[in-house]
Amino acid sequence: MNTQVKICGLTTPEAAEHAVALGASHAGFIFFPKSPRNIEPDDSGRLAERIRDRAKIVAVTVNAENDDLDEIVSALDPDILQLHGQESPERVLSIKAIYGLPVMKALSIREASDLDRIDPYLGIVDRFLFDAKPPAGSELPGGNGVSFDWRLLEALDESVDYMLSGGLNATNIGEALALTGARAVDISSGVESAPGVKDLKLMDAFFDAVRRAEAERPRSGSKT
Ligand SMILES: O=C(O)c1ccccc1NCC(=O)[C@H](O)[C@H](O)COP(=O)(O)O
Repeated sequence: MNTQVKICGLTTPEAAEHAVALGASHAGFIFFPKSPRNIEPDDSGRLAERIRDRAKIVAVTVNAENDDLDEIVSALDPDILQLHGQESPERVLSIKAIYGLPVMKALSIREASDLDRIDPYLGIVDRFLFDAKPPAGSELPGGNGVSFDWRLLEALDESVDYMLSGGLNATNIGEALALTGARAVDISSGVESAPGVKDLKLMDAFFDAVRRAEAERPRSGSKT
């Protein structure tokens, strides 16, 4: 499989093992108490041990303070920090200096002007994650199962490395890949039977759909 797939919001050994067996490149753990996918740092560390070296371990945090990041990094030992709040470029630089880890910065997209927010982070973040803006009333910055208009990414400079995220599922991933040419995708609620409950059959269907899309539109290879 050429496309990198991050399965986000893992909380059980069954789901984590199944994700890597299917070929997930990244496994995401959510540290946000209001999320149905929230996991305690010590639990995340035990879970990650089962899949470490088979997938990159991603810690997802939202405007976290250093005390919380210290605890998460020490318990999980992540390969990547995903910053899913309003972390400024200066804050990203500080986090990178403290922890020495690659940072994936989430930016929420709804309209063309949202892509202007990329520029201040260029050369600072290692990768972007483009997610949809949360619907009105949602308390979650991510994991809302809503998509943005993928055609907005037509204006993106090819050198920008990103993961496509937001409302992806087995039904729409073919179109999403065809429109964007994304080399990396992220999914959470599209492989859940209820909020926070990963469904192994939905995971199977998602990976099948990615593989089908690749077979229909072969690509020359992955950039990262
Ligand atoms: O998933 C959450 O509950 C969550 C909570 C707080 C911050 C980020 C969160 N998720 C981050 C992700 O990377 C999700 O996979 C991404 O938002 C896509 O979710 P979905 O639209 O459900 O596929």
